Amino acid sequence: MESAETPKSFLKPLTKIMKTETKKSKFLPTISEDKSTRSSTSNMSKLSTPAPKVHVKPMLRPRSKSASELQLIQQKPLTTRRIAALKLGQKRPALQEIDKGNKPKVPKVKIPDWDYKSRFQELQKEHTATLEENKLFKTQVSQLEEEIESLRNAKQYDPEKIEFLQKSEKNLQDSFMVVSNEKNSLIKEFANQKKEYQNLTDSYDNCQEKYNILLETEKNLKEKNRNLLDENSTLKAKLSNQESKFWLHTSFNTLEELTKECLQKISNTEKIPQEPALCNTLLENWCKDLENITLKLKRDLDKQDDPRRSLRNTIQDVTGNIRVFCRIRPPITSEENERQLCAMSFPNETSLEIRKARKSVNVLSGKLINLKQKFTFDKVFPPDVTQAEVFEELGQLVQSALDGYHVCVFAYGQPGSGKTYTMQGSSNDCGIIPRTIDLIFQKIDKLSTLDWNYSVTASFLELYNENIRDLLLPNSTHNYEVRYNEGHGITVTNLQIIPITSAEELKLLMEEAQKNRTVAATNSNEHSSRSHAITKIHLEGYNETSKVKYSGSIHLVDLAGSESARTTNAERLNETKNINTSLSALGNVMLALYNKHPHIPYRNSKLTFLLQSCLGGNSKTLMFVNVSPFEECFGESINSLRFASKIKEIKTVAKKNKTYAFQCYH
Ligand SMILES: Nc1ncnc2c1ncn2[C@@H]1O[C@H](COP(=O)(O)OP(=O)(O)OP(=O)(O)O)[C@@H](O)[C@H]1O
Repeated sequence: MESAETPKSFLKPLTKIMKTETKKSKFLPTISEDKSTRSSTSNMSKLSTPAPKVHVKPMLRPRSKSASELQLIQQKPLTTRRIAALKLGQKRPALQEIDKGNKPKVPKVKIPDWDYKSRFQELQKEHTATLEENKLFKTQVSQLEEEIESLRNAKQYDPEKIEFLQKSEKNLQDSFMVVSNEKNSLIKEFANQKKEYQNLTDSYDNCQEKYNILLETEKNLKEKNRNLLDENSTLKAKLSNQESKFWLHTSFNTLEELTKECLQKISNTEKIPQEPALCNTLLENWCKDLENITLKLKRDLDKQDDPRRSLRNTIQDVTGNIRVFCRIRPPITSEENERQLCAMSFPNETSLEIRKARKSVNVLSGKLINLKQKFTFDKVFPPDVTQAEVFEELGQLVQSALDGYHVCVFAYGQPGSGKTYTMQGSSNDCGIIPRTIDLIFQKIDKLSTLDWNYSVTASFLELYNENIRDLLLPNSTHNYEVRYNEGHGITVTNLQIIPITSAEELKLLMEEAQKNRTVAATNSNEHSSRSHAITKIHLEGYNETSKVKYSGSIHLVDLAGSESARTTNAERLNETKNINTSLSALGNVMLALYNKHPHIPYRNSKLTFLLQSCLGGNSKTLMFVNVSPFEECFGESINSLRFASKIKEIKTVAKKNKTYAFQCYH
């Protein structure tokens, strides 16, 4: 009988589960305590055993109600929300509570005992209802099983999770402690830093104050230096005045003595013996006396000469062995109306203020700007200064070369800024090189009266695309290499060194060399020099009386114009690159001298290698920075002026190349 067995097999595991799960979880629904369920269970056990008398009537009603209750619950799906609610301990509604108060009141129909048919039908109905009820129970039980399973899972997961969370909490607490300790130490450190910052700010303010005082002192010292330089020039003028007076005084004394002697001799004329032989002897003695007097005078002058020379060179050492002169060229007639000029002013003879004529717009602020920039040099020559005025300042350097120093004069600037004009000059107004040649020979002439004998040699070369050319042998195929020879300094292999005896001879050679120089038209100059031209005049002096020997030289350098590669036309690009490379090497040498670097990179280019002996160290250098007056050259002009300003700061102390052939001054 399947209908009688089904509730039994179904109820057994259900009761078992309900017993265990009730113990396990307080969240479980109270189904095990459900009276109706209990009654139905007992009902079913009753149904499974055949009984002659079955009193099902009082039990049938609640059973059918319990089934409908369960149906109602069954209709509600077991959602995660419900599971969550169960987990939170919310009581699941008890089955008997659902329709509390709504129980339909079925009227009781009494079946007489003898009506077996009706009673059987009633029992059948009851059985069908029980089957129905079983089905519902089964479904609910599977749901409850699911529920229990999920709760069991939740139970299994929770302790681990809680343990994990507890551990995490512990870790977090530890980290929190570490962080709060760190925070405390950071707060302390911050307070210390703040104090330190305050101290630093205070000392910065002090330094700033001191710096301002130093600036003021520097300004005053510069002013004093300028005044001293002026005083120095006045003293120099006085010195040369005194020198001439000394000469005059000496000559006057000698003449006075001679006159006295002559007068004495004239008054003694009667005593002059009549015999020619005796007369000759007397005259010879007179001549000897005169010669002795002259010798004595020369020695006196020589004694004065050496301190005078060293005094002159000391004055130059004090004013700096690298000096920078700035020269602004005027616009030539053809340029006057075509090219806009920069605004320049010359507050004094050592400074220049320059700005653009037109205001320009600052890209960042959008404001119109036109700041004037001020530069200070050893001398500034405005456009109207003549070649003669420029050369006046060079006389001392020529004297230094004759006194055994290496002297270098070079002109630096962009193409068309007036370098060649300054160095060579024009046919009707000659520049530094021809004037130097004239002065050298004038001085040699003067010095010969003091027994100085000078030998002069000259060489002319150009450095074009890093290759050396002899400007007196332009078509030569010789290989010209720069060498350093101990005792001779820097030399160039195969270069012609011409002995010179007169200024005219040297000037002719200079003109020839100038003709052979590589020139080309550039954007800035129609006859632009595309090479560095170096004229070297070597001077060897020897004093017969003192046996002193001096060996000096003058390098006169007309540099190729520095030009930005952007503004150069394509065919001249390689030339421009080489020019710029050697000029930047020159800049680096000057910078290394400026920074007193232990290694001066003379060998980085042929130009600096060639000029090694006259840049820094044992030399006196004069740099001309030539500046174009035009607005379109403003950027390049500022670059040149900045470069020259740096060079102005370099201070070196030169040594003269003096040797004694014999012991002098007996
Ligand atoms: N002080 C000056 N007075 C009159 N004219 C000058 C002066 N300086 C330069 N000039 C003229 O300006 C022009 C350019 O000068 P110069 O050739 O000397 O420039 P540069 O710097 O040697 O150029 P590059 O580097 O291209 O050889 C020439 O015509 C020159 O005569």
